[in-house]
Amino acid sequence: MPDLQLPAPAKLNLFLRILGRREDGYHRLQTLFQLLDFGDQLDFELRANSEISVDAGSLQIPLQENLIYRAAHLLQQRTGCTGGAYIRLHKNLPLGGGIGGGSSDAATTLLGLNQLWQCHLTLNELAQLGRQLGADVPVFVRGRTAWAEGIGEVLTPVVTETRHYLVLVPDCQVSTAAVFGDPRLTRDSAPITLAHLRDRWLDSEWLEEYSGNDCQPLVESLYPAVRAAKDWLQQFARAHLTGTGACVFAAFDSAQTAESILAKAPAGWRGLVAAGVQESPAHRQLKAVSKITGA
Ligand SMILES: C[C@@](CO)(OP(=O)(O)O)[C@H](O)COP(=O)(O)OP(=O)(O)OC[C@H]1O[C@@H](n2ccc(N)nc2=O)[C@H](O)[C@@H]1O
Ligand SMILES: Nc1ncnc2c1ncn2[C@@H]1O[C@H](COP(=O)(O)OP(=O)(O)O)[C@@H](O)[C@H]1O
Repeated sequence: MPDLQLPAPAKLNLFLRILGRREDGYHRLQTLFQLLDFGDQLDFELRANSEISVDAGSLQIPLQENLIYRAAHLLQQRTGCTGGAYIRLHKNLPLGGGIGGGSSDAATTLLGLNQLWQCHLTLNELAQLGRQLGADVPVFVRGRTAWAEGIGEVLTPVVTETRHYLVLVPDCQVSTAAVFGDPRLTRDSAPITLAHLRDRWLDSEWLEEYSGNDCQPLVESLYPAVRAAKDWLQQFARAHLTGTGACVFAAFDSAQTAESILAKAPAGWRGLVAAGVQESPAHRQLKAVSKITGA
């Protein structure tokens, strides 16, 4: 029996605007991270020594490159903690899908080991640590559906309408670095503001107006499978790319509607249905076993 079991939820980028590029090559974004109630699962077991080992199941990644291992190692280095752990990954999320599987695994590792090793880092400190592993890690550490700026790490929690998302998983992996490095990417969207939305639900009407993903035209032109998935889903509802892809999604009022459309997808296509949530399932689970420290 593991000492701790935690989910690592997926995210969608309900929209993604690219405002420009920084000198270090990173892009300035405005995006809305919607957390989902579906994801990977991580089991943690404490070790008597300081060794970190990861059983990544079918995921074929060298240990030193696995974001789970890297997160655990970083936490050890940052805190001087001498604890060790055996971590088992149950992978449900597709790789290179733009739904943040690797980043969420890293965040769940930081949250879980901070608890098990009793490091007592605050969420702010863990988010800063997570930023070293990837621009998407902080939102999973903070664990709230959020409006994001900067390179994706300046986060403001927002409340979204509860929707059920049908996410299609095209049969290709998209490299985030390759998309952001492509000279054809559009990088000049005008900034928008969330100020007028304070104290209001971020409703579908608002999202319709601002939805869209600046990576979508480029990714569709590079990956015909992404375009095919988007065109098919578009018959039923407005469909968008999440992150740099490859997944595309559309929102529905009920899980049954989303499931019934998924059932009509062409043979061999993969997809999933998940509900949007305001709080990360990892945080909910962690709160059930202890109190998360910090703001
Ligand atoms: C685009 C987004 C949107 O949510 O999602 P994904 O499609 O990867 O899920 C993210 O910002 C991705 O975050 P993440 O996958 O953690 O990125 P990182 O590992 O930090 O960076 C991968 C590469 O993407 C580029 N990158 C990433 C984020 C950003 N704001 N500007 C960039 O230019 C950098 O060239 C970097 O080398
Ligand atoms: N634990 C992990 N889970 C998934 N991908 C990982 C993990 N550790 C490292 N990676 C690497 O990160 C890459 C992108 O990860 P992933 O989070 O699945 O994509 P995206 O950011 O597009 O959602 C993968 O192709 C893989 O090489």
